[in-house]
Amino acid sequence: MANKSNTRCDLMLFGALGDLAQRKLFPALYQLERANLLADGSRILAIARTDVDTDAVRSQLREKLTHYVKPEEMDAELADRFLQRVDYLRLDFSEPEGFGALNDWHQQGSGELIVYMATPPSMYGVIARNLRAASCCTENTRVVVEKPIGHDLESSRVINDELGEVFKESQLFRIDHYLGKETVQNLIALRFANNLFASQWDQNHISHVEITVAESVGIEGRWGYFDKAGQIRDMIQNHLLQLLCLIAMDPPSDLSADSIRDEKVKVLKALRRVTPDMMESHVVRGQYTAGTSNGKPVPGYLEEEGANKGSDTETFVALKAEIENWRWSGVPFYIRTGKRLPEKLSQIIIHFKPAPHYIFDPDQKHLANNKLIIRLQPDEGMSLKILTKDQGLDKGMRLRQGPLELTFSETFENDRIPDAYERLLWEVMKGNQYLFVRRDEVEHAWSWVDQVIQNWRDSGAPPKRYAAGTWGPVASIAMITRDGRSWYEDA
Ligand SMILES: NC(=O)C1=CN([C@@H]2O[C@H](COP(=O)(O)OP(=O)(O)OC[C@H]3O[C@@H](n4cnc5c(N)ncnc54)[C@H](OP(=O)(O)O)[C@@H]3O)[C@@H](O)[C@H]2O)C=CC1
Ligand SMILES: O=C1O[C@H](COP(=O)(O)O)[C@@H](O)[C@H](O)[C@H]1O
Repeated sequence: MANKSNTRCDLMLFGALGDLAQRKLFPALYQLERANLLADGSRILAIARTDVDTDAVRSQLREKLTHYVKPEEMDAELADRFLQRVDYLRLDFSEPEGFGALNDWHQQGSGELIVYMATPPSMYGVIARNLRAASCCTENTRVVVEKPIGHDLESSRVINDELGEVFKESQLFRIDHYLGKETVQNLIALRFANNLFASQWDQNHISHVEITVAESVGIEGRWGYFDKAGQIRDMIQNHLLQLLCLIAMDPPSDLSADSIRDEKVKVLKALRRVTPDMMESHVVRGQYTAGTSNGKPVPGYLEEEGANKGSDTETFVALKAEIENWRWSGVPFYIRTGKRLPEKLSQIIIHFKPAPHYIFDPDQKHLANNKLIIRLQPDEGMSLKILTKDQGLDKGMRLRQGPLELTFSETFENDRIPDAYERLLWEVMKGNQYLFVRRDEVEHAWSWVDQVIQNWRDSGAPPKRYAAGTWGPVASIAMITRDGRSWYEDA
């Protein structure tokens, strides 16, 4: 493939020995190398506080790449070429005097500077100030920061203010890695490139929407981080609300970053606030106990490594969200996400309303809703459930439901689906912000989530327990059943 990037980049990666960098960022950068998208002369400065040298870091990275890159995509020679771009600098991010070395490194190259903060968010402001003091940045420097930005609205404002003192909004690339998933971007193509759906996308035609992001994994050694966050901050405040926005937003006038973000913000502003009296009917909070995962016994949340036995942090949330505008009035969005559920599955189901006048067998009326199932992961694709006549002389006009199916791996079998971080890093290199989250989006999302958390706190109710390997507390099933509906299960 031709080298499509003319832009030489100097990437400073803070937190380079951390979990995210090793598991996601370096493998993604390796894939950009493999796709010939890293311009000659582009360099990576891995920065962390462990006392090791560049050779040791390169060999550690080689090992990690072998682990995290699929064997058929791993090429030892290519990995060596990629690792030649990597230097290591030992630095405590809170010590300004060390930042001069960063400037020296950057002066030796000629690439556009990208700063990636794969660190706890509490470090973002410190790093930004130290970079400024060492004159490392210009107004062309791009800065990537990870989610979650803060712990609540107030702390996110502090972090955003600190970043804003040093960088302009146009320099900031706030990651929500779900926006980098091909299938998530496909929501934009599905909705705005197919007029067939555009004309059906409102409360006149849709009865309700389901969004499920289920994980089979537990806490994976991240107890220290996760216990302070919980599933609502870790997943709902960012990934799930972003998915909701992409489904619910009005058509943007173009694909520019601000056109899309403006529409998403309107959705966040229109979300109905969850008041204390709505908690019982609209929110379920759960925590897993011991159970099974992939047929093997697994411990409960409170027995995980490093656990505080008294924690009432939630590992599951189900919510009924309502959007107060003309398009979505009366259309609930049921969303659920949890750890240690039976499988890894992210999907969105659009339930269409039945035809206004039903003329078929009354016993089959329950079938008469078309459904669009959008599978984000795994088995990426879409399935539109439509009704047809059951075939055969003896069947009369009996109906049956069948799929119009698009499975990406079958229909477009030669396409490789890139990991979200490959796409996001590539967009940062091109300076395109449309897959990144603007400050006001983050703040509106926090504002909505904060009132749910405050209601939890005020009620003092502990999370409902569910056994690992099940679909969450029974209360989450009751929540949707009360509305005469059920979570979608593919038969
Ligand atoms: N891991 C994941 O899957 C995801 C992570 N994120 C976000 O990405 C960011 C990084 O997460 P993750 O990689 O898991 O975190 P880790 O704790 O694994 O990594 C953070 C890194 O930053 C380093 N660090 C922290 N403080 C300093 C300091 N003062 N000076 C020098 N180095 C420092 C740590 O060094 P040391 O090891 O020496 O402490 C560590 O290498 C977080 O904001 C997280 O919320 C977002 C989505 C998913
Ligand atoms: O941001 C996060 O996302 C992962 C789930 O991401 P996925 O791409 O594997 O669906 C989640 O496990 C993690 O807790 C959270 O911080």
